[in-house]
Amino acid sequence: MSSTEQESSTQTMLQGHIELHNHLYGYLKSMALRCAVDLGIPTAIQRRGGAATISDLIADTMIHPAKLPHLRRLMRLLSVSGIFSAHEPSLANEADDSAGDIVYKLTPVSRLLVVDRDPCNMTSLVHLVVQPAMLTTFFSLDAYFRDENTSSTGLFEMAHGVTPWEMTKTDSTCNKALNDACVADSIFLMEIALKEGGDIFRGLSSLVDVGGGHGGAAMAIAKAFPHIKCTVLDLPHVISQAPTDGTVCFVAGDMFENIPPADAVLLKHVLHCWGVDDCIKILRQCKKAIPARGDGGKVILINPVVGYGVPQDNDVIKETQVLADMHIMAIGGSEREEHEWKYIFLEAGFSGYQIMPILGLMSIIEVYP
Ligand SMILES: C[S@@+](CC[C@H](N)C(=O)[O-])C[C@H]1O[C@@H](n2cnc3c(N)ncnc32)[C@H](O)[C@@H]1O
Repeated sequence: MSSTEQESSTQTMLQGHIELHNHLYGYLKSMALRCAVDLGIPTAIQRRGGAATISDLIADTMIHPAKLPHLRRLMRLLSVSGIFSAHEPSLANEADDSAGDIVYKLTPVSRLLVVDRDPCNMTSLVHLVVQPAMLTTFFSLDAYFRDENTSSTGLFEMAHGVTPWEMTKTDSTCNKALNDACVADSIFLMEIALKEGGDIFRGLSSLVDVGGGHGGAAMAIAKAFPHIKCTVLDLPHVISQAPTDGTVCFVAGDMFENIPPADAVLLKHVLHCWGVDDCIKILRQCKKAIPARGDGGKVILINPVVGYGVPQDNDVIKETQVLADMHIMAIGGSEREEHEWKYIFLEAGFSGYQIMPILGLMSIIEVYP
């Protein structure tokens, strides 16, 4: 294949990948809309004269202050979806405390969702918005925003009482569905990662894929670099169902307790499922498993870096990025910008890192001990 053909096929895949994810996470749009209505956000903005910052909304609604970062995500999603409009702060605000805060305004959509004090006001369509949530088995997102105790918990745990990983332990259908989905994602993404950034695996003689599920990523690396001894670490109920074709070695364990030694640790789509403190704990275990920087040791992350990669001026891309962020918030983690990753790496004792965008929202980050 010529380099132009190769480039255009990556572009086509990128477009497809982004649009598919936009559909996949589409359910979050109606959940977020219902949540904004239940929290009374359109009405709060109207009462502020049609413009409000996140701090204003925290003050005017029953949202717990600890939920401020989550409210930012919600408003970001609702703004790229056209429910509100987001405006950079004006210079006139610089003297007060809200300087630097984005100002949210009503749009023709959210104007229809303002409830005024007159119960007979027929211009509000707020009751229409109740419907999508009645048809889903999911709980009301607004309760999450009001409850301080769910700050370190994902929406999934709040709805089901267990984390996704605890649920896969007891529910074999869920375990199989998640493991199969991870293998499908790994086959797709590793083909691109190896094409765009395969050099990062050169020079390694061993690698451990931590939280590697059924080994989709490790098998792709072993195929491209047969001399690398690849090991997959995952929880016992995942490893017990893993295929055993001998290409990679499967080890049952807990990444918070011990990681088998190797030249490099791979973490694909793992750390964004966890909060900052847990990421630091996992990375400290990774550091113990690899040689020093001078001896070639490194951790390789494959996951989104918000604001990196694809040009940010396309509406579908922007929407998919915030939808992906909300999706991960539901699991209990978060998509992160570069400065958030940097903080985690330095806190975990690493000395540096390098980011390489590979496809759409996805990047490879090499982290050096
Ligand atoms: C989102 S999946 C990613 C799987 C794979 N890396 C991929 O990209 O397809 C997260 C994986 O982390 C595993 N996991 C969760 N907690 C773990 C723990 N404490 N120790 C090891 N693996 C864990 C899960 O079982 C799951 O396979």
